[in-house]
Amino acid sequence: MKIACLAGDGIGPEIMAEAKKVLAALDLPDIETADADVGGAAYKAHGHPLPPETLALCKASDAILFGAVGDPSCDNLERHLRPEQAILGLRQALTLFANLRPATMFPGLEDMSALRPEVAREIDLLIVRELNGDVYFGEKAIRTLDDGRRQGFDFMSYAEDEVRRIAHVAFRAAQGRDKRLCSVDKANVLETSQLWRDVVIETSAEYPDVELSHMYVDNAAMQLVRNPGQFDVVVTGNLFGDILSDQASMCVGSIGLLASASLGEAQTDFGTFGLYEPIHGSAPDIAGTGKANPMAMILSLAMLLRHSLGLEAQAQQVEAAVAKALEAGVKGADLGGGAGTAEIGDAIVDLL
Ligand SMILES: NC(=O)c1ccc[n+]([C@@H]2O[C@H](COP(=O)([O-])OP(=O)(O)OC[C@H]3O[C@@H](n4cnc5c(N)ncnc54)[C@H](O)[C@@H]3O)[C@@H](O)[C@H]2O)c1
Ligand SMILES: CC(C)[C@H](C(=O)O)[C@@H](O)C(=O)O
Ligand SMILES: [Mg+2]
Repeated sequence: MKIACLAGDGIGPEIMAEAKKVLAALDLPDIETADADVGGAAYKAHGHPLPPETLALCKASDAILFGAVGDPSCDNLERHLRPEQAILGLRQALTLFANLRPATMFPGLEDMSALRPEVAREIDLLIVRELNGDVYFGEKAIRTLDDGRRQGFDFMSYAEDEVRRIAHVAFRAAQGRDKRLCSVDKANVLETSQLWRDVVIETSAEYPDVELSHMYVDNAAMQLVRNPGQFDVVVTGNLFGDILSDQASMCVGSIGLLASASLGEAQTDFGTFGLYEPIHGSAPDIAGTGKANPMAMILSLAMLLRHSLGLEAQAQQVEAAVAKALEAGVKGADLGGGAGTAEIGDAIVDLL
């Protein structure tokens, strides 16, 4: 089995190195890794953030481990050449429409949550974020109107089949958890959201065992900090899911802890092809300082083992080692500790 490793920019290569240490420590037979350039690093080396050879490697692999992309020195490039287009391009080219972003409180981290410890302790939720549609992929431009004013626009849309397939993923995820699904939208204002809500309700007929509720996104943002324990699975669109998942990360202590899986429908013999990445970005403000927390990247590797390689036991082993490291006080600066990137990776390897 082949894992494509795309480290990317900023802290991407630093956290990827730690995930690779963990993978090596598992000593799995018949696993091969292959590296490729992506993001700003790929633009500088090949003139494109997602070079054809990188995409070809991803297509020829069983799973992709992805660090992060984003480089401030590329901010003035035309949009299609910017580093972020690489991750958007991969999600679209590989039809990775289902983005799973779990947020669970690790024991002993309650004091680092942005919430009161007794509130934070209740967090065990999964955000199912749609990843192939919404305002992200509609027509967009800055144009000049007849009267000379510049106008920016981004077309927001969802087709019913796009909503239906993510709703199925979310209902099935809820069936495997606490059987509660909250669909988050802005149906009081947006037609896109009205269709979303209608289709989620239609789909719910196939899942009578799952309790479905609906919430407007502004209320959901508030409820996430007021009483996050009320959520089991949250399903939402691309933009709302992006924002709510960063918010959820601070509820459990740090963005350096949240992993994600981006899945499609293509089945392999081993499981489901997917891309696995932390929810955070390239963190240019701390790149090169050795302060990045590699836990989100390592937990993304655990999700890869689970979803793409079917190695549930090894996935749990990695997750348990991360939890034990935290319990033992191995914490990066993001969690108020003094452990550096490599020190955290080494501690997790030792605990494995
Ligand atoms: N999937 C991705 O590759 C991805 C995701 C988000 C942002 N980005 C890109 O990353 C760049 C920076 O974006 P941003 O600053 O808005 O978001 P960011 O997530 O990179 O950083 C936000 C803040 O969190 C901190 N942080 C992030 N990850 C951390 C970690 N593992 N350990 C400790 N601290 C961590 C950073 O230091 C920063 O202060 C931009 O170019 C953005 O577009 C890429
Ligand atoms: C870098 C950006 C395109 C990306 C997104 O908005 O999806 C990021 O914020 C994420 O959460 O993965
Ligand atoms: Mg984001």
